[in-house]
Amino acid sequence: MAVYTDITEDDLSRFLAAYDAGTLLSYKGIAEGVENSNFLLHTTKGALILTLYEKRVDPNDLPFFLGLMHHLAERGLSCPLPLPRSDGALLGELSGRPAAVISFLEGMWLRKPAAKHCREVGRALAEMHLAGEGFAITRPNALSVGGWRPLWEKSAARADEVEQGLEDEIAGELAALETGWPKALPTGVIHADLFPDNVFFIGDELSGLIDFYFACNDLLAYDVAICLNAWCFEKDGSFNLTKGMALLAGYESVRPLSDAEAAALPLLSRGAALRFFLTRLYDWLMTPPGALVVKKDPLEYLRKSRFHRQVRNPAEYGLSR
Ligand SMILES: Nc1ncnc2c1ncn2[C@@H]1O[C@H](COP(=O)(O)OP(=O)(O)O)[C@@H](O)[C@H]1O
Ligand SMILES: N[C@@H](CCOP(=O)(O)O)C(=O)O
Repeated sequence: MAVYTDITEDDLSRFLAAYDAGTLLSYKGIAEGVENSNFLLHTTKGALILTLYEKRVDPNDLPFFLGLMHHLAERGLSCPLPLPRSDGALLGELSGRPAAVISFLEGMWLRKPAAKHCREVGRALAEMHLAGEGFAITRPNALSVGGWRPLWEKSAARADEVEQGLEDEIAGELAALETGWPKALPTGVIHADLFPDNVFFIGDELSGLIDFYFACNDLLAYDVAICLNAWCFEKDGSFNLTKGMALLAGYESVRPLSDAEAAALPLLSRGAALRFFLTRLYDWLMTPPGALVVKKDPLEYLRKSRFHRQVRNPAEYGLSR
């Protein structure tokens, strides 16, 4: 359930008057999503998405997120375009929250993606990496290697409640990643959360990417590692090599990985698994019962982390060299 803040029809109509968006015909809350409140609007000019940014989003980051969508859409990437208000601003305020209106993207996310879809995702990720070049604003990744220890320290003492021995296991993994994390790989704007629920398809054709609210500047190959984690494992926890091959081939059809990026994939994939394990663990332990935030299973990412720890060679992800 991701409608944390209620809105009234009167407030919404007043808010929309600042846009060239037509007259409001209907609106409804969107149940999916985790971070923000989203509404689907129908106006005399068509469908739109209204997002109210909730507490976990820093308002200072909003010009980065909205400006990035604008930058990427202008360069031909299929993603939502923020609508400007008549005063030119991309951001307004509704029900006491920062709020933006963005274009509606047709398509649906895939509950059971196949290898052919992974290939499309790899290609779109590389296109995003190229389209992000030249974006003027920067945003460091608070959820990269430097951010993991502070996050871990908030949960470490209770980690064994989730699985016996977890406190020691994660302490060791974190220390290993801090020591070995690559520093000299190509950087740029990354999506940082390109999970299946953030990629829309119409039939088998990728129609666009959404949810740029974790986007930041970081290692481009780290974004590839996030996608290997999110797209190429099966429900039983096994890595699907065919999907890995497809995702990497799709990526490299647009932006070939350097030898150093390829060699770093096992470590980057471990890091990506730890990053999602840590945010999920924090939410799992700290979210009070009855809160609206959807808690996702941290153990799914613990299993992925353990898989990556025994990978010795990027060929094990399907990278052909
Ligand atoms: N531009 C868009 N076009 C169509 N649907 C959208 C768009 N943006 C968001 N949605 C819908 O809202 C849901 C939640 O959006 P998302 O940005 O993932 O939220 P959150 O940041 O809270 O996780 C998506 O799964 C999708 O159904
Ligand atoms: N993809 C993250 C959670 C963030 O959810 P989103 O709805 O913003 O994509 C995870 O799976 O842990």
